Amino acid sequence: MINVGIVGGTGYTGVELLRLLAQHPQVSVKAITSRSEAGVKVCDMYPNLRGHYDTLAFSEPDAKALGAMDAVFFATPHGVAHALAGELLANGTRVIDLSADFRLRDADEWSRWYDQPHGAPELLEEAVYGLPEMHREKIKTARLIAVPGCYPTAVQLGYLPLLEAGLVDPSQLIADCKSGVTGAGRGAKVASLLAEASESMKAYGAGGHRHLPEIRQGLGDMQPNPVGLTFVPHLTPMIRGIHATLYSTLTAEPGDLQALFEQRYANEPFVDVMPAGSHPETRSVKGNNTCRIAVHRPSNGNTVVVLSVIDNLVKGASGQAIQNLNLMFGFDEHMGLNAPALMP
Ligand SMILES: NC(=O)C1=CN([C@@H]2O[C@H](COP(=O)(O)OP(=O)(O)OC[C@H]3O[C@@H](n4cnc5c(N)ncnc54)[C@H](OP(=O)(O)O)[C@@H]3O)[C@@H](O)[C@H]2O)C=CC1
Ligand SMILES: CC(=O)N[C@@H](CCC(=O)OP(=O)(O)O)C(=O)O
Repeated sequence: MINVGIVGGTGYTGVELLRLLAQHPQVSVKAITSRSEAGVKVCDMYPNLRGHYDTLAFSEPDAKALGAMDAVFFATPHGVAHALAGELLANGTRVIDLSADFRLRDADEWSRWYDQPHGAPELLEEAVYGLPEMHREKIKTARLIAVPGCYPTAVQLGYLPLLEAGLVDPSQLIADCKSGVTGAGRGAKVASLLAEASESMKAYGAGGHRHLPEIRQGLGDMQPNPVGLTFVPHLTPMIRGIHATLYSTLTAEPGDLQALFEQRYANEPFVDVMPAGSHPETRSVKGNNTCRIAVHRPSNGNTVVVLSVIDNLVKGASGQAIQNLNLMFGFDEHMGLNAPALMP
């Protein structure tokens, strides 16, 4: 049994960590922070957790208390983990950061996209990008994990088999992605209001979104050539879910694409390649850590279309964070992640 802490427990990813960890047989949540709700019991704020965390209460972030944990999750806005991660690591506490603080290897690039100086460039070298389907062995021995973003998870898993096999042109990739509104976090924003976000849909960040450099870096790690990616996210009227429609151009006769995807993911516990001709639905992964994928080659032409869906709060954040924890501590990779999706 290990003791863990969560910094940023009142946000959507924080409460999703609590929900999933309630079913984890090897984890006890001993500390959870919120500056605005300090003193409030977790189950008073989130009644779905009554009966699971009846005494746990939010407290102010305290490096000493967090440093007594075996692992700490950061479910906080960008920049917060920069300030605390070094001290925790020095205490022997492992850090799993759900924010973007350690995702980009280049501190200057991070500063440009996140409009602030990088607060811990000295830790970048040891940070491991927590996409198990790419970096499982490194994750097992890591002390500091950068959990991938929600869009980056769906996009990278969709392109991975094609790029690794060298079958498509990496300079001409197009990722057309849709997100539910919880992707924007729990903080009050006009764009997330019911009257703004429901019965309507819009693109945003078409000129450049923060996930672009992260996805480009990940796709670059899958093959040797420069990546040219057009990434356009959209806000859709659903609560959870990411749907990525991924286009690429074949450079060689690919053989059986369905078999390629099935073989690449045959041993991956959280990637489900659907039968040929399928169209995965976001609701089929709601509350669940699976990425469901389908591959199409319309009219047997030169374009491959991959459809990739995840729950932004699970495989796109908290579930993937727990998958990383399981690997780091030698637990079964499924622990805490066994419940099937809610459908409908
Ligand atoms: N929502 C999603 O689908 C995904 C989110 N992420 C990332 O995960 C992180 C958390 O996201 P989400 O749960 O949506 O965010 P929220 O905005 O919903 O929650 C943020 C949490 O962080 C706490 N917090 C804010 N500022 C600070 C601070 N300076 N120091 C300590 N705690 C702070 C808040 O509590 P309080 O202010 O009371 O302390 C709150 O509990 C973000 O970096 C986000 O980009 C990643 C993938 C997907
Ligand atoms: C719908 C929506 O607003 N989504 C957010 C996703 C951001 C997010 O989750 O940020 P990180 O993954 O980088 O931590 C956005 O586009 O900014």
